[in-house]
Amino acid sequence: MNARPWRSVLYVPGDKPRALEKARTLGADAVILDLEDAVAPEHKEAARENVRSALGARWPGPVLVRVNGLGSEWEHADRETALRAGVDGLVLPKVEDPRTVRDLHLRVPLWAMIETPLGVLRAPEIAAVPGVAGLLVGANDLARALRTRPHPERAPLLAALSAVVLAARAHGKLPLDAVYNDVRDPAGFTRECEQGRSLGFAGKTVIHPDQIGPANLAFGVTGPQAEDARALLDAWQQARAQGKSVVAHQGALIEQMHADEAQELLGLWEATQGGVG
Ligand SMILES: CC(C)(COP(=O)(O)OP(=O)(O)OC[C@H]1O[C@@H](n2cnc3c(N)ncnc32)[C@H](O)[C@@H]1OP(=O)(O)O)[C@@H](O)C(=O)NCCC(=O)NCCSC(=O)C[C@H](O)C(=O)O
Ligand SMILES: [Mg+2]
Repeated sequence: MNARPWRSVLYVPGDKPRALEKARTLGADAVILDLEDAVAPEHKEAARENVRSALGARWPGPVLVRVNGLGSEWEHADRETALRAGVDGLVLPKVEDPRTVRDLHLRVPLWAMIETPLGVLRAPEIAAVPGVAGLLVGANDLARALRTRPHPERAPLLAALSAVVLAARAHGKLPLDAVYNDVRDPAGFTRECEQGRSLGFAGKTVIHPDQIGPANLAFGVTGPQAEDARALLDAWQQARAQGKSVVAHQGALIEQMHADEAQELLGLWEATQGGVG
C-alpha cells in the first residue's frame, strides 16, 4: 500500500484570496489554510469566510486549517467553520497540554504545533493522544520563547527538533519540520531540508511556492534510490528463500529492518509517482 506523502506542507494565509486560489495548483503534498499568525485581528472574520469558501473547492491533497489558539476569541468559530466545510484536519497552535487536545473529541485528525518550551517537554504525551496525526514544529515562536539566537545550522534548536521527532515517531505520528523564513534563499532552504530529513522529519512546512519543489526533492525518493531499494529487496527475498536472516548486499549487512526501510521508501516512491527525479 502507498504511504501518503507529506514532503511539503504549504501554509496559505486565509486573508489572501489570490494565494488561496493559487495553492490548489502548486504541487504541495498538503496545505494549511492559516487563520492564526498570518492573519491580523481585523481580518480574522474575512479570512474565516475565505477559508470556508476555499474548502468547498477541489484540492489535490489534504487540506488542513490552522485555527486560532484555544481560549482565543476566534478559536470556536474557526473550528466549527472548518469542520462544517469538510476540512481534512485541524492544526492547533502552541499546544502544551495533552488533556485539552484529548477533550476536544474531534472527528478529524488533529495536528499539534509544538512551539513553546512546555510543548517540547510534553511532546511525548501530546503525540500519544489518539486522534493526533502529527506534530509540527513552530520554530519562530519556539526560538522567541527560548531566547535563542539565529544560527545557520539551527544549533540552539537541535535538542528540541530531535525531541519532537522522537515523540512523534515513538507514537507512530508524523513529525513535520518548521518553516524557513527567508523565501529568497534557496540554498539555505535546501540545506535546512536536508538537515530536517536527516533528523527524521517526514516533511517540511513551507511558506512560499518556490519552496515546494526543493522540499519535495529533499523529503522524497529519487529514481536511483528506488532502484537501490528494489535491488536490496530482491537480495533480501533470495536470502530469506535460502533460510538466511542476515545477508551481505553490495558489501553491507542487511537484515529485516533494512528490508522494511526499503519497502517504506518504495511506498513513498510509488505514492509520488516518481515525481522527484
Ligand atoms: C512570505 C510571503 C509574505 C512573500 O510574499 P510575496 O513577496 O508577495 O511573494 P511573491 O510575490 O514571491 O509571490 C509570488 C506568487 O506566489 C503566490 N504566493 C506567495 N505565497 C504563497 C503561499 N504561501 N501560498 C500560495 N500562494 C502564494 C503569490 O500570491 C504570488 O502569486 P501571483 O499573484 O500569481 O504572482 C508570502 O509568501 C506569504 O504570505 N507566505 C505565507 C506566510 C504564512 O502563511 N505565515 C504563517 C505560517 S508560518 C508560521 O506561522 C510560523 C510558525 O507558527 C512558527 O512559530 O514558526
Ligand atoms: Mg507559531
